[in-house]
Amino acid sequence: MINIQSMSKSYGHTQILDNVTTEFEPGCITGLIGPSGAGKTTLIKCILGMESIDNGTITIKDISIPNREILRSIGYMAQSDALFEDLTTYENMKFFGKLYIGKDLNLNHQIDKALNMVNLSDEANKKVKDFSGGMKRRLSLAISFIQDPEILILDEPTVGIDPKLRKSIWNDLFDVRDKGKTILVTTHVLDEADKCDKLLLMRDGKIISYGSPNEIKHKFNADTIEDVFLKLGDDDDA
Ligand SMILES: Nc1ncnc2c1ncn2[C@@H]1O[C@H](COP(=O)(O)OP(=O)(O)OP(=O)(O)O)[C@@H](O)[C@H]1O
Repeated sequence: MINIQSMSKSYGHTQILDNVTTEFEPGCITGLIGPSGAGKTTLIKCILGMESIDNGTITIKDISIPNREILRSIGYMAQSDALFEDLTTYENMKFFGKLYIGKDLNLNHQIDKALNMVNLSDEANKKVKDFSGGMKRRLSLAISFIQDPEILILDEPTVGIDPKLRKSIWNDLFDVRDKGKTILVTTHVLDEADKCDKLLLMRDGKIISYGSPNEIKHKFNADTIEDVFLKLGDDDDA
């Protein structure tokens, strides 16, 4: 679904991504994990075509990125919320829905479905400026679901979300995955990393390891992903 070959990216003279080659498959939740500054968000922005790349290729469904049509098949939740504070939940959803939803889907039905998923249906008429941080994250997540996209890219989606809702969001992600969607998620919550089907470990702009959580733990001789993460800080490449 998403294919990256020998891709590099610099900001000025600083190399941020170094010869990244990887693939993301449908029906799979891939977790991007690695220390702060490893290049996870930059990789996501390159996949979305928000940042240009210096070398290599990125294709989605065999189409080179950037491509405007392909963007419609991606639901994206950024690390910081980009919401209209003076509008209500419903009005925000309607604005983004009109941008992303094709004629084949019913806007109100999609809004109801997405708000229900993040437990915000009762807050549909509340203005975003009166929201807590967690509520804003949930609304951003609902917006990423709105057009029922083939690909979901979520940058730290559960920051500020309480454990009960976090569990329910992960169950929703499993459902979406089981419908054959491709999901990419960055997280620093390491028990969430264990819920992913595959993990892509990054450090200093390079891919250090790729595999299921158990394969990665085995490779690093670690009992938990947290141990893997700590070892990432001081081990040589595994
Ligand atoms: N627009 C930019 N201009 C210059 N440097 C940037 C820019 N965006 C990111 N960087 C640098 O690129 C590096 C990777 O940043 P990135 O946000 O991709 O890391 P990350 O792995 O997502 O980190 P975190 O886990 O903290 O979100 C960092 O050193 C950061 O300072």
